[in-house]
Amino acid sequence: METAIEVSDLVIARGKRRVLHGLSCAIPRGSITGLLGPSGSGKTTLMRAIVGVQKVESGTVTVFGEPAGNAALRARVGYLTQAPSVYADLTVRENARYFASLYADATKADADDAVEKVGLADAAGQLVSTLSGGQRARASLACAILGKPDLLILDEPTVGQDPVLRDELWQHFRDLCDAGATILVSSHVMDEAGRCDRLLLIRDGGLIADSTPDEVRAAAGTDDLDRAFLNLIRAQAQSPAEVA
Ligand SMILES: Nc1ncnc2c1ncn2[C@@H]1O[C@H](COP(=O)(O)OP(=O)(O)OP(=O)(O)O)[C@@H](O)[C@H]1O
Repeated sequence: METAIEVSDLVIARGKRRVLHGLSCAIPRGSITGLLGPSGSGKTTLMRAIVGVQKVESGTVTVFGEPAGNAALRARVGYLTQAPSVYADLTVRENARYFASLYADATKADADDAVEKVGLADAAGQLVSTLSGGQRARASLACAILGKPDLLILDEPTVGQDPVLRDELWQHFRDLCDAGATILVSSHVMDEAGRCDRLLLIRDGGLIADSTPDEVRAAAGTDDLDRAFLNLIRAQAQSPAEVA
């Protein structure tokens, strides 16, 4: 399968601390890859490096054959940050239309369509400052997807959403992927991990699994992904060299 993202020997320090320690992985095109790991393990840092907004100490990150952050990639990569990044003094619709105006190919209709896709059609005319936390996160998601990016980097996109909305959002991610997009999504929710094509599990800035959900279950000897990750993390903590 064609590779969308190639990460090679990536070393990153944040503040005085080294956060990623020579991490390497390849993310296939047209797939949903889940990025999992304990809080503080380096998921956001890796995503920032892929988007090209993170200072890198050594190693390389290539996206669609270009160095991460290259100007040629800007319209092709959508990034949903963990903290919603929309304007509080604009309505949901105004935010989406403003972000659409920054893309050469995105129209007002694309903006309105994205607002509907994230389940905010009824709140489209509402100021972002008056939205609930979950609604605000979805407004931010609408702005990340409206440019129909080839690569979507989603940092915990379903936090604060109810189960019905989470299911709808995941169906939408799958539709985007079926239409050719590559998606990298971080999550702490294991039923979401089971909906990914591949999983990357990082702990303390190193990769401890890079495989399919079924392979992760088989390697850990349990059908329960929650338990599987705990098993892998504990096995790695006991004998770091033996877990790939
Ligand atoms: N701006 C910063 N300055 C210094 N250290 C930072 C900064 N941002 C993050 N870190 C540290 O880098 C490490 C990795 O953080 P990162 O945000 O990548 O983790 P994460 O896996 O995304 O966590 P979470 O699941 O809680 O979002 C953590 O130890 C964090 O404290």
